[in-house]
Amino acid sequence: MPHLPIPVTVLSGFLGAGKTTLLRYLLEAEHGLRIAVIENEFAESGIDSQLLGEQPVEVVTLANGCVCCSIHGDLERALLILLERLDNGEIAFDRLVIECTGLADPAPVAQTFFVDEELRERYILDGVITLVDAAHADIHLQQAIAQAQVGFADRLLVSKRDLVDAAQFDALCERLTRINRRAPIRVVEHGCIDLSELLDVRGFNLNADLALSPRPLTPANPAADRISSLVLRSEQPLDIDRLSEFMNQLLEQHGRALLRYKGVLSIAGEPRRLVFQGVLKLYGFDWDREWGVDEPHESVVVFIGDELPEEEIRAGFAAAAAQ
Ligand SMILES: Nc1nc2c(ncn2[C@@H]2O[C@H](COP(=O)(O)OP(=O)(O)OP(=O)(O)O)[C@@H](O)[C@H]2O)c(=O)[nH]1
Repeated sequence: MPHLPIPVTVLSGFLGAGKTTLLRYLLEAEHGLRIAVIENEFAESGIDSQLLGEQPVEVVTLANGCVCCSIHGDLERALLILLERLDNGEIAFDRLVIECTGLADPAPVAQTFFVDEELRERYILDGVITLVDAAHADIHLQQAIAQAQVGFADRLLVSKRDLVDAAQFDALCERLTRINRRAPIRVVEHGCIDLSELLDVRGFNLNADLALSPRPLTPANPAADRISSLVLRSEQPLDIDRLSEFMNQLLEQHGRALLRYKGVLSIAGEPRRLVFQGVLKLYGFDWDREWGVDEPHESVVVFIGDELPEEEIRAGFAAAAAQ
């Protein structure tokens, strides 16, 4: 019998952002879900010290039915061991959450699910969730890796909201939105969050949901962040050949700097909407439903990247318009 792929959530966030607090909530609360959690060896929470043994991969079923998997070794191996134990009935779970270390770039973890064939078949990357520590965000976001964690996310969870005032919180939300226009921002209080905010995010699906933040942004200051979002719109239909030439060139030259990108496009002579989404150099596209009769045929794309070549992207996109 074919297996349904297991949805995977990648949990990221800088040192001390509250990842373990959130995982403890997942592993202890009576939410009725069977979630397997992969924790890495660097975390120093109570859960880790209780469960980490000398084994490179330790798997334990907890009281609430969740499975905790601690790894010293590589992620791929842990993912395969979980499948093996699931298949032979030793453990049961229908979702997986992976905690990245505080200093890790979530992109390679996400890429694991696009590369290996067995992993691609059995797991499906649902979303990347990044926790941001409201009390220390100014310091953390000086680091490019902390900005990349924000830029790569499908959802942003702000922890330690209780330690800052409303003005600080608003300024942080604006900064986060400037870095990542796609990810909705939610507050998480000491790890407690409605799990629907975390699961079934479908961040990597080829759907037409761009989820762009409606937050009005003041003009960026000169010391703007390295990672930022660029949103482009066009009411002129695009020429499919020019568009693919533009995208190929962009990915060739800047693919590694493009953390995430997504678009819903109007193509000349085509009644259907074209949707595309990508991660670094890896992207996919598909025809979506037809444009509605009264719906404006507006193409919208969002790029989130590291020192985005903004003028080049603007010019390339403008040149892709059908004559
Ligand atoms: N005031 C406050 N403290 C919090 C909140 N969430 C987490 N903390 C505290 O922040 C500290 C760090 O939380 P952790 O969950 O260990 O953070 P982490 O991201 O797992 O840390 P590393 O694994 O070291 O990267 C702990 O002392 C938590 O109790 C919150 O919403 N408010």
